[in-house]
Amino acid sequence: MSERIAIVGAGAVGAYVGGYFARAGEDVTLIDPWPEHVEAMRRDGLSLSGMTEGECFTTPVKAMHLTDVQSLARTGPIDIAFVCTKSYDTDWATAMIRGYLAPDATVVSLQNCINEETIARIVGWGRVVGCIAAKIAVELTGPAQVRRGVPLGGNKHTVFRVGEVHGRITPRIERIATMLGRVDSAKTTSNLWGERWSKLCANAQANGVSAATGLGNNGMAREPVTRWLSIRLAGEAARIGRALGYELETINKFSADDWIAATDGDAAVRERIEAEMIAACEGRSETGRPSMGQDIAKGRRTEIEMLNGYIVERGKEIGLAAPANAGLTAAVQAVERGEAPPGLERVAGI
Ligand SMILES: NC(=O)C1=CN([C@@H]2O[C@H](COP(=O)(O)OP(=O)(O)OC[C@H]3O[C@@H](n4cnc5c(N)ncnc54)[C@H](OP(=O)(O)O)[C@@H]3O)[C@@H](O)[C@H]2O)C=CC1
Ligand SMILES: CC(C)(CO)C(=O)C(=O)O
Repeated sequence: MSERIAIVGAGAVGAYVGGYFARAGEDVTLIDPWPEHVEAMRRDGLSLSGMTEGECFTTPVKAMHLTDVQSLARTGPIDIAFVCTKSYDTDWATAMIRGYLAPDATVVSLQNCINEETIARIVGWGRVVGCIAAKIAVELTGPAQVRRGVPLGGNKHTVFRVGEVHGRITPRIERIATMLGRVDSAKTTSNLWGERWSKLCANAQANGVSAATGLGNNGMAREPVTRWLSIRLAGEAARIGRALGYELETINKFSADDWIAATDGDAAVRERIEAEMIAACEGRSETGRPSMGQDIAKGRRTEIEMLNGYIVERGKEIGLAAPANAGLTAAVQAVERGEAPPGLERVAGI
């Protein structure tokens, strides 16, 4: 019998992955608090779209309102729960599903930021697995509608990186990588923490900038002010991650050393990075924006504290300042509180 899978938080990432799982015949239940979204998924199925025709399909899915989660007690325990909520919802979402987990269940953090410890506090370290989703760029555009704004990673770029907190490659992460391989390219990693911090650097350089300015991925790449800010955000984050002892992976095609050198004034490296940022616009949706840009556009809370704010806090612990990350955190918070509208002016002085 196949494992019973729960997607806890069927937003952009959860519904995208859950839709592919359902189409592949996995026994998957998508759990979400948005009533219209759940009703639409039940009634019409889930519609996914992407950059090519093959990525556009509608599939029937099992969708569950948050208020129906108690019914899982009747239908049998969950073997794999993917937590796909925003970081600030991690603890209560994990606590909610805990009571319905099989004794040897796995809880996968399929999120940005670093939430494994929060999940472990609730279900125990032995049940926790982390999964990075790199360059997936999906958006819940309406009830039961998810759009992907970047091409599939395929054999050019590995999107899903699944790892154990202890770094060993185990059958359960191999199984999870196989499942995710039906969505897009996936691999196991022995370097979960390094992957996590590297993804934090990648998100730190784009998500908050989009939230503060209102620009999408291509807008940020074409604007000199945001290009330079993005470099410094990544450079500070990479320097702190390195000092904390993480083994950093490639961050948006460049090494941690490159991001740090460009931040420190190496003009040649900076020029190479900026050229690559501009080239990356090719083949990408003009409307695509990071999840935090989507949050501001929808008037929702952002993950800024757990992203750029977290980098600032971890830097303080070891005596490294992160002024660009601190400035951006403040700018996004001002926009989030409605004190100022998004615009280039929010970040021009950082
Ligand atoms: N979008 C993207 O391209 C990418 C996002 N990520 C990361 O993935 C995570 C999810 O992001 P994303 O999918 O964009 O966010 P969304 O806001 O689209 O989805 C999160 C969903 O979780 C729901 N939710 C909140 N609390 C609970 C709960 N207790 N139980 C069940 N569902 C709950 C939310 O409902 P409600 O809206 O009602 O609060 C929402 O539908 C974030 O950490 C993000 O940074 C990573 C890679 C790419
Ligand atoms: C930058 C991106 C799209 C990478 O998948 C992401 O992680 C996000 O939007 O939060």
